Amino acid sequence: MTTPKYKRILLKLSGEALMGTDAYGINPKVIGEICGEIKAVADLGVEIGVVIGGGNIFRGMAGTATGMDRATADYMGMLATVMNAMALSDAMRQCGLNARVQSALNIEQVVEPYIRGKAIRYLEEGKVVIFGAGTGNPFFTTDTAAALRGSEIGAEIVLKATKVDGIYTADPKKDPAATRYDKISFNDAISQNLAVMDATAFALCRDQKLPINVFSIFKAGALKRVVCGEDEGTLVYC
Ligand SMILES: Nc1ncnc2c1ncn2[C@@H]1O[C@H](COP(=O)(O)OP(=O)(O)OP(=O)(O)O)[C@@H](O)[C@H]1O
Ligand SMILES: O=c1ccn([C@@H]2O[C@H](COP(=O)(O)O)[C@@H](O)[C@H]2O)c(=O)[nH]1
Repeated sequence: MTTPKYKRILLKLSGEALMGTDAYGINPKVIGEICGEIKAVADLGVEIGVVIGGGNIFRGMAGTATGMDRATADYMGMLATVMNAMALSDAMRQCGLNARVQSALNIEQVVEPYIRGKAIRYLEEGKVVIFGAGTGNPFFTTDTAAALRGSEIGAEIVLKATKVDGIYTADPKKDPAATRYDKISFNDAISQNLAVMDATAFALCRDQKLPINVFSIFKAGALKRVVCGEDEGTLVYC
């Protein structure tokens, strides 16, 4: 039997990854496959909190490009993450996982509000908890929400599941000569402005001594390999 290295994790799922090859929104096949990857880890007895992004639906910075007020655009971005959280929860139900959505913004007819103690109880009961609406504050990102919720629930690691297979010397989508780090310290990631994750998220995890592993959500079995302590993606350490 495979032994997990971590008892409790915070998984940051890319919103954009949910699009698959579509131009926008949520691709049902892709979200189903992602749930399969998560179930493989839940079946090991690992407690899983999830923060989901919103880039497949709305990004605050894109709104401001058209002249929209930044805070208004950011609230729209947070609402987009709630839609993704609801879609993910339903896809989890369809693959046999028991999930709960908690939102940092109060929309109680739709999803539960974020209550830390209740989230921890759900985790102890073996339920996956999906944290929607990011931090609940404009001018932040869901990466920072992952660092925050990961710290709050006592996760042992933040796993950033994204479209690239780790952290590179430069954005690999723009610079084909970029090379991947197996591991990198928080201080180096911050000082080199590596834009795979925002500096606020890196700094919070560093201060809380909460490691991060960045890996590709499109690589089959990668999530399970990271959880089992195998060499996958890039580890960010103190
Ligand atoms: N040094 C780097 N190493 C790896 N990726 C990088 C780097 N610099 C920039 N990137 C880009 O960062 C992206 C991941 O971060 P981004 O915030 O865009 O996505 P996400 O958090 O996965 O998605 P979403 O915001 O939709 O939830 C990668 O797809 C990659 O193109
Ligand atoms: O704490 C938060 C989290 C997110 N936002 C806004 O939502 C979008 C989508 O989140 P991504 O992390 O980019 O996927 C983000 O661009 C912000 O506009 C926020 O304001 N506060």
